[in-house]
Amino acid sequence: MKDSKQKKLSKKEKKLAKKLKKKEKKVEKKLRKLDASKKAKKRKRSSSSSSSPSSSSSGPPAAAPAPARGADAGAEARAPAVVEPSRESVGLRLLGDVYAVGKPSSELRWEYPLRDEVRRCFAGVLRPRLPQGTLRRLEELAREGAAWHQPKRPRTGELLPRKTDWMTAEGCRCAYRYGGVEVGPTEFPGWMAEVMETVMPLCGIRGQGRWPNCCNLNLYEDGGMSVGWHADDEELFQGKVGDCPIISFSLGHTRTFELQVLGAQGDGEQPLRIPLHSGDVLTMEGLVQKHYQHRVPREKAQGARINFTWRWIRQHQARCPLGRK
Ligand SMILES: O=C(O)CCC(=O)C(=O)O
Ligand SMILES: [Fe+2]
Repeated sequence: MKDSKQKKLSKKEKKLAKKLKKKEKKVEKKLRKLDASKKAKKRKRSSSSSSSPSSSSSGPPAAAPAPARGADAGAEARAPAVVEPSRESVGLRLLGDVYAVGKPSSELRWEYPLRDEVRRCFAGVLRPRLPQGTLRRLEELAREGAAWHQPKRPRTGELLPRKTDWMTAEGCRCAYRYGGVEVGPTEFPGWMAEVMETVMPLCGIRGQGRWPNCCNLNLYEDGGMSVGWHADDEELFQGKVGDCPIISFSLGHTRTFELQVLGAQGDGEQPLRIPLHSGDVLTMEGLVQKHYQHRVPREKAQGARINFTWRWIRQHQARCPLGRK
């Protein structure tokens, strides 16, 4: 008798909790909308009362040491405010948070120089200070082991200003097509596992079954080599329609990685600048490929830099055996 009463009560409680959660979500959504429109109005007012661009303090915190302008600051005033469903509502967990679970706070710390909750766009950086010997070994493996080549733009015959290789996990034959260039796949070589074993646990990704299934490699032989503004928004990764985690790892000479919100070009808005040193890990998470662009510009750098950009292929091409399954 007592048992069945309790059961009834807990059923009721569950129902009530569900209702409350639903209401909470509705209120949260309304608040986010209100906040976005308030911000937009405020910026409109401040930009019309002052001729110099405001150095807004409401943007995301800067990545040390370069000061970063808020990537979401100002953008709402220019473009209609974009409000994506919240991180909580879609269940997006940041890799830096997953990594930190169960770790003492004295451990390595992920920083998130881009936290654009409104657009659900995040960029994280971890500087794990790997031993010099490890860095040298991984750099040598990639330098010697990748099939570096410099693709040409088919329309102009112009060489891309970097060397590259495109690797996919066993069984995948997807090519990487961007800007009219097509790079055929090389299967992950044995040494790739060594690099991933070093980097993936730092992103909270344990077990090979969870590893990314492709990697774009870039070799910038000196500061004259670069990659221009772009988003990794190819169909393969489905980054325009859903959360798309991308993990990048740098080896060799320090270069600057820049991020800016789409539509910010040409209006004097400074991009977010993140220096990437040898051994640094950078992530782009959520909808960054939908709302932002990134680049590694030319700069006065002497030495070479190698970059690994890991992603998950979500939609295999028809030519790929995994796409026909
Ligand atoms: O070199 C980098 O850090 C960026 C590379 C990149 O954006 C890409 O491969 O899509
Ligand atoms: Fe990219």
